Amino acid sequence: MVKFTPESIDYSLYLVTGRELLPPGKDYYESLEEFVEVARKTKEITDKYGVPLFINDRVDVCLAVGAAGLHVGQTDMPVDLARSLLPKDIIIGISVSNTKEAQTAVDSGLVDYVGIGAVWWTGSKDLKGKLCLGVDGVGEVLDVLAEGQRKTGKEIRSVAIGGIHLPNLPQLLHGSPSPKHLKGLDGVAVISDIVSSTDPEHASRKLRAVLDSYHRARKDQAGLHAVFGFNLSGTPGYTKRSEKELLNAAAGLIAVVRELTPLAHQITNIVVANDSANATLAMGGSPIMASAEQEVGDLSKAISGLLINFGTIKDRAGMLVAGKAANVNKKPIVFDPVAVGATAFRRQTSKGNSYAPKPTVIKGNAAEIGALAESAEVESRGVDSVGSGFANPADVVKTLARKKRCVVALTGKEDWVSDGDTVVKLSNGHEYLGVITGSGCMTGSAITVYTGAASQAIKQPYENESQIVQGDMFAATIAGILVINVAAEVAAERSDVKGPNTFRSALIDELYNLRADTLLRRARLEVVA
Ligand SMILES: Cc1ncc(COP(=O)(O)OP(=O)(O)O)c(N)n1
Ligand SMILES: Cc1nc(C(=O)O)sc1CCOP(=O)(O)O
Repeated sequence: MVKFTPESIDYSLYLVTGRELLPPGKDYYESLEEFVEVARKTKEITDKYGVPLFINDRVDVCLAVGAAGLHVGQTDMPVDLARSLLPKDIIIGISVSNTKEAQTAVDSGLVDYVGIGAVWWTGSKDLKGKLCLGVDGVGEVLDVLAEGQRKTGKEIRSVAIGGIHLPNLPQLLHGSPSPKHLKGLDGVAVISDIVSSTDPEHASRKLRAVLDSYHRARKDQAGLHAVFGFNLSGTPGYTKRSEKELLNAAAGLIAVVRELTPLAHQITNIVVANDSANATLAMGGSPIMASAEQEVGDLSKAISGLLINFGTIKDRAGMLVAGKAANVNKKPIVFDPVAVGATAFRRQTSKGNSYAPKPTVIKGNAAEIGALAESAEVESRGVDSVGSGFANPADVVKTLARKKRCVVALTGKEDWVSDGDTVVKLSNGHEYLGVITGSGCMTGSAITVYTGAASQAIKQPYENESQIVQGDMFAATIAGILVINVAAEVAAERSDVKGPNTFRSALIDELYNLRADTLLRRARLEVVA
């Protein structure tokens, strides 16, 4: 019999049995009604394969079968009592669904691991109206554990649970590392993805492959590169780039876009759809503006990138289906959270307790970025931001990029872009951009075209199966902003431009004419952090 210690347990794939979820034709010792009998039989099998067995809730059963550990919930036997009844070497885990419960687990000093959930909605457990944590919520719990370890020296391991399936596993693994300490999950616990499968071995192997590649990447590539799940610098590992290097990488993508004609799927608003589609074509991309939930999933394999623009937010179901499919198919997602702070509906949709898509880039004005960053520093009026903006925009974008584990672009008179480490300030553009409707939305389209092209340009297979997307997403975001702003400057200088309306037409022309050397000559890019 294998002897397990808290340190020796491999938590990466934790199966929680669920007899009621077995598909037709499969049984789990249905003739054995007693929990202890089921546990005994299970223990014979887990021993054979060197897998630790944990018993849920029942200290007596745990003792009777000599299980490796006990798992308790918040309303089950208190951990101190369970600990006093069990031998010293029994591993104890507890379910936590918020930071307060995680803090209590840390403070007890008696817990070896926590089950963090529910991450997303699940049909396997009655969540009793409780809100799901989402990937951000898991990250907050992980920071409590990391802080506890920093203070006490005791490591509490962690597995997430609830609604976890193969397609959303990469987004959970890469989306949840804690914002402050970058602590990642040790593993995931699943019921239905394995138990309800007609081929549980195949289902387990698929999960295992993603988990193994994620853990390998975290071990091999320190820092944000492995945490975000996409290549920040365009090279393996993470290296900070100079202004010149970033600018060259961004300008180099102009030719890539023209060569690849990336298919930019845009679920955007009725106000700007026509201009965004024309701007996309002028840049060298190909627009598709489908939004019906019945068809957007089918498009996903063919597209280069996806834009989700909250604008008039009629197509919430389409956004969720398209976003989910883009994550599964590893396509970059640009999220433009138009007026996200303005209504509860928009705020809630952006949080998405039940499986919100993980964006690759978030692009917004000061009010929108402020709402996502939960900052009260900037006010909004409808879709616009009012006031003088953030006192320290560089810090805001960097912090939000780390929190959301994606590139963040704050657009305005000056634009600020961060990948969670480097922060770039861009100072191109023209005041006419502020007096035509949809220039910000067009920037979202441009970022979609450029991230799509950057991702499509990578021909080699994924370095690892858990990666969210390939390609240089930071440079592509910078490129998308620069092409709009530099084309706007060139357009505004034309003698035939007399005001907003002639500017709007000239902008499309100059997007069409824009060349890399113009961008390199005119771009005002400063690395500020
Ligand atoms: C890792 C892990 N999480 C949860 C459970 C059991 O869950 P359940 O008994 O349904 O819920 P709680 O009472 O713990 O909230 C488990 N066995 N392992
Ligand atoms: C057993 C359990 N505990 C949860 C918690 O939130 O503590 S969620 C859950 C069910 C997990 O099943 P599935 O993998 O099928 O979603």
